[in-house]
Amino acid sequence: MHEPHQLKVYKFGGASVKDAAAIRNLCHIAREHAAGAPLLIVVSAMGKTTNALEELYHRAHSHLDYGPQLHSLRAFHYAVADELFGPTEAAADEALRALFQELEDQLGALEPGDYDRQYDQVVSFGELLATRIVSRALDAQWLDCRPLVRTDHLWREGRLDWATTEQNIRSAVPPLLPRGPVVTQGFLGGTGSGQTTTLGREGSDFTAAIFAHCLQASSVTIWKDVAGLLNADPKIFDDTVRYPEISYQETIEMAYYGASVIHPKTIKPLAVKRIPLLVKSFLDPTAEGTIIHDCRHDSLPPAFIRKTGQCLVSFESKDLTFISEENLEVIFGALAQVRLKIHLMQNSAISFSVCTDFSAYRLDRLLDMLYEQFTIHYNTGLELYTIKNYDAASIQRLTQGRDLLLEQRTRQTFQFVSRGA
Ligand SMILES: Nc1ncnc2c1ncn2[C@@H]1O[C@H](COP(=O)(O)OP(=O)(O)O)[C@@H](O)[C@H]1O
Ligand SMILES: N[C@@H](CC(=O)OP(=O)(O)O)C(=O)O
Repeated sequence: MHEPHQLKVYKFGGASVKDAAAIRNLCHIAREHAAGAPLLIVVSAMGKTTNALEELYHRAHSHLDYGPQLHSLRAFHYAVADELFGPTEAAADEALRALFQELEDQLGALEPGDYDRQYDQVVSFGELLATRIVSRALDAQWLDCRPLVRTDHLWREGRLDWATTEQNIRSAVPPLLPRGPVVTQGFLGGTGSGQTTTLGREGSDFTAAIFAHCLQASSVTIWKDVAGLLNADPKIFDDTVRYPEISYQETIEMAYYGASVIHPKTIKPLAVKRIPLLVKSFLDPTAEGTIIHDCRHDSLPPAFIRKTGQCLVSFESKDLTFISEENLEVIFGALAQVRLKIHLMQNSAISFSVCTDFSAYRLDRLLDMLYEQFTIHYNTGLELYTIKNYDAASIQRLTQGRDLLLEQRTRQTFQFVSRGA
């Protein structure tokens, strides 16, 4: 039997399984690059399937016609299966057929309200479908992660029960590994009563870290469409540079501030077990990429991060009383209750401002809870920029010509909120 510490965990996200050619490339990488080590592969939904499922769910829940959306989701998955296995084999694929039947049944049986719980039951099909197709293409074992990755009932953002998850994974996975690669779903979990949960959008990186942590893997590789971890998103910024190596600490901060290449929860489970995280390009798998591990840096080039869709909310006391700890307790309590996360905050004598993601629904609930106690103003359509390891030139480069609504700096980090371009 293989020693568990030789285990490699690979994570393939939406872009790396977006069509049949991408899945063939995944199979090639799994065969060539794992070098015979036991391999656990975590797979996300194909391409933009999660967005499509969100729309489908929203329509079904709102009693709108969702037939065309369901049809195109089915057609897309079957077209990929046709191309990989041939039309006859794809049409006869029991697992795919059963999943689409189950999805159709779920959509037909939606109940009013209970939005977040039912969201998880529907949106989770993206990963279930993708892993069925990938495991078949790779002739690998398909593993349902939901009975293993135990969460609470916080729908759409399930919180992990680490002790139970570790116990489950450690008993279920090692016996499978000697038989060949195992393919499982990212992003999904399950409650003790067997209901499906999701771990938060883009949470598949976190799933890879959960399995690696529980099994003391030798490394995790997340295969992306970029050359590694760069100092900025190349889709937004010019002249990006790749970090050949970077510490867990630097990476966790970049992810926290919004570098969408890695889900922020991914780093801690790996850091505590000193498991290196490799970010590599599925387009150029032999290229070096980035290794994230325990290391020190004398200096790093500034990293630029942009978060769009932000909203700045300011609370003012109505009677000129100072913003006190008691007031803050009320504001924080309400933000937590409506599940708005603070990305930046600042206070003055009688006013307190927070920058959060914009959600009309959550903001309305927040206003309802607090309008009697505070005068509340808000701006939407904003962007939050962060420069880590900034210098004067990088601040100049980013702030020039922008209308700054709020700015803040610490020794290492410069942040500002500005109106969207
Ligand atoms: N600092 C960064 N370094 C590299 N890529 C980044 C960075 N910040 C954002 N990105 C973006 O992350 C994308 C890859 O992440 P993502 O689309 O979530 O992959 P997947 O869906 O395969 O998990 C890249 O195409 C790039 O546009
Ligand atoms: N499919 C989920 C989970 C995920 O992590 O996806 P990706 O690895 O493609 O970012 C989402 O889109 O949110």
